[in-house]
Amino acid sequence: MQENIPVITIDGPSGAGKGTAARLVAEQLGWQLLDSGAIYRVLAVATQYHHLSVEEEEPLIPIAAHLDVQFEISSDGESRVILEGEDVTDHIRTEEIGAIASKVAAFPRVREALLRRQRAFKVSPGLVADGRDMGTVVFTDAPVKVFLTASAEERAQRRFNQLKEKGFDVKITRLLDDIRQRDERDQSRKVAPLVPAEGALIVDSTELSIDEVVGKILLFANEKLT
Ligand SMILES: Nc1ncnc2c1ncn2[C@@H]1O[C@H](COP(=O)(O)OP(=O)(O)O)[C@@H](O)[C@H]1O
Ligand SMILES: Nc1ccn([C@@H]2O[C@H](COP(=O)(O)OP(=O)(O)O)[C@@H](O)[C@H]2O)c(=O)n1
Repeated sequence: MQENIPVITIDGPSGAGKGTAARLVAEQLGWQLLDSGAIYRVLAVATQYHHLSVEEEEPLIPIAAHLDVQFEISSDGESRVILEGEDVTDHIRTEEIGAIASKVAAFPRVREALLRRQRAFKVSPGLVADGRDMGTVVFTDAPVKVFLTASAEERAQRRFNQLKEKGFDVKITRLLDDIRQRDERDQSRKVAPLVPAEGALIVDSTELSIDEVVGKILLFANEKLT
């Protein structure tokens, strides 16, 4: 029964460390992982492939509903994202794509078209899902909900380090502006705005290490699941 499979949701703003924490928690528990932001990012790339404007909802709906995306693990153990047969793993991580993703994500019917695809990740023995609305919309009955945040400055610095490491040429002031704009758009949209789910554990990671964040989530999960 899919209903009995436990889910840990980790929502929060860009650069809070959701993806990193979700991956480590999933590894520790041996559970499935859903990076829901990657789906929105892939959709953003698909709009570019198909030369679609992101100002209009209607033409985006069939693209979202039939998104030809695969999440694969390559022979060296790295996870790869394949869109329409092309490897877009690095391309989806740019801030440009993040900004387009947050625009397409503001359309209610686009979100609706992606719901079933996200819920299909819920498989035994459990799922760790990260994004913006995992606890508030997609997995409302999840027994463990976390809202992970950090100051905008700290998040911009983390994103700067991360993108530099990947070889992207980026400016920290630009990243901070992008993060603030994306926060504003994600928090103020009418559908599935970024807010903590009821009963969520709020973790401010500004002054916490990755291990400390993971420790807090596992402790909370242990309390809730036993
Ligand atoms: N608590 C932390 N302290 C320092 N760096 C962190 C912390 N959590 C995550 N990071 C780093 O910040 C970057 C962004 O983390 P990520 O998990 O991609 O954030 P999100 O999924 O919330 O956008 C990554 O390079 C990650 O290694
Ligand atoms: N569950 C989700 C996940 C992402 N998104 C959107 O997709 C964008 C990119 O998500 P992401 O999780 O990859 O972004 P980062 O937190 O990694 O910067 C966000 O800014 C949101 O607008 C969403 O609306 N709902």
